[in-house]
Amino acid sequence: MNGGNSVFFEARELTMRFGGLVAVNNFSLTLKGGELMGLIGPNGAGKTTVFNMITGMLVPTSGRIIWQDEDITGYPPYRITAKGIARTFQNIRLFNDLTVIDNVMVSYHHRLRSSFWHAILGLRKYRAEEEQMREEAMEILREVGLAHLAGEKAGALPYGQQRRLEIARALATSPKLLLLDEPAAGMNPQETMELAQFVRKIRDRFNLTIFLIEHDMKFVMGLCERIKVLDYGNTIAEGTPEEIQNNPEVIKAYLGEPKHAARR
Ligand SMILES: Nc1ncnc2c1ncn2[C@@H]1O[C@H](COP(=O)(O)OP(=O)(O)OP(=O)(O)O)[C@@H](O)[C@H]1O
Repeated sequence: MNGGNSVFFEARELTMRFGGLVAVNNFSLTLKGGELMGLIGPNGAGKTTVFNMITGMLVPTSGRIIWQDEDITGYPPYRITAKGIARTFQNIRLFNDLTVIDNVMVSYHHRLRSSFWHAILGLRKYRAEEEQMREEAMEILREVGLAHLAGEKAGALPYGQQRRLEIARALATSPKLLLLDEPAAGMNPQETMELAQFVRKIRDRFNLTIFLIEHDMKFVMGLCERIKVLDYGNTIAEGTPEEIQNNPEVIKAYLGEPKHAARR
């Protein structure tokens, strides 16, 4: 997929300070095309801050982010989305009063070539573009198993399906790298198991590289090929699920010390 020495994704020594707090310290990560990578760590370890830096919501205090051989550090979020990096959020962010399909179509608005006036006047060109987008949105909904709910209000969907819809919206931006922030949060064991299958399926179907944050250890260990562990902003381990589960530093961070236990 990646020829020669080209960089698919690389975070080089990212540090994020908030005043006196070092939320993330020297975070480095290399991703290969098609990989499924996990990021874990106790509450407040800096996981979401890593996502916020990668997606341009925060500009790192130091360090670089390289995406397909381009230095994208400091790019605004919309530019990073346009480059092919999409994300979902820890808290679901849907337009509850819009239909399922309209929630997906919102992701396409930046692609509309027709002008505002075309839209107002309902000109044919605009209608044709909109029709095409609707068809594409429907295709994505079919892929994620929500096509039969296209006309329902997003807010009326059960929780697990709202999470799927969030992922569908991210897919509508045609990403190559998808970041999922706690996709299994709030799900029951059955939904979580289905989500793991679903994440694998979309990775293959859309040729994605996936980087995800998750607290559900069973989910992460069963799904991810490699895992990185943060604690107080520092990377304490990286490896396969088996290596991580047997790593003494990780066991200490999660279970060992009372100061950590209090943070969970
Ligand atoms: N915008 C901000 N301003 C100041 N401090 C922040 C900001 N964002 C995060 N922090 C702090 O940085 C640290 C890391 O937070 P972050 O949300 O990245 O952790 P996390 O690992 O995602 O935690 P959780 O698992 O609870 O979501 C925390 O101490 C948090 O309070």
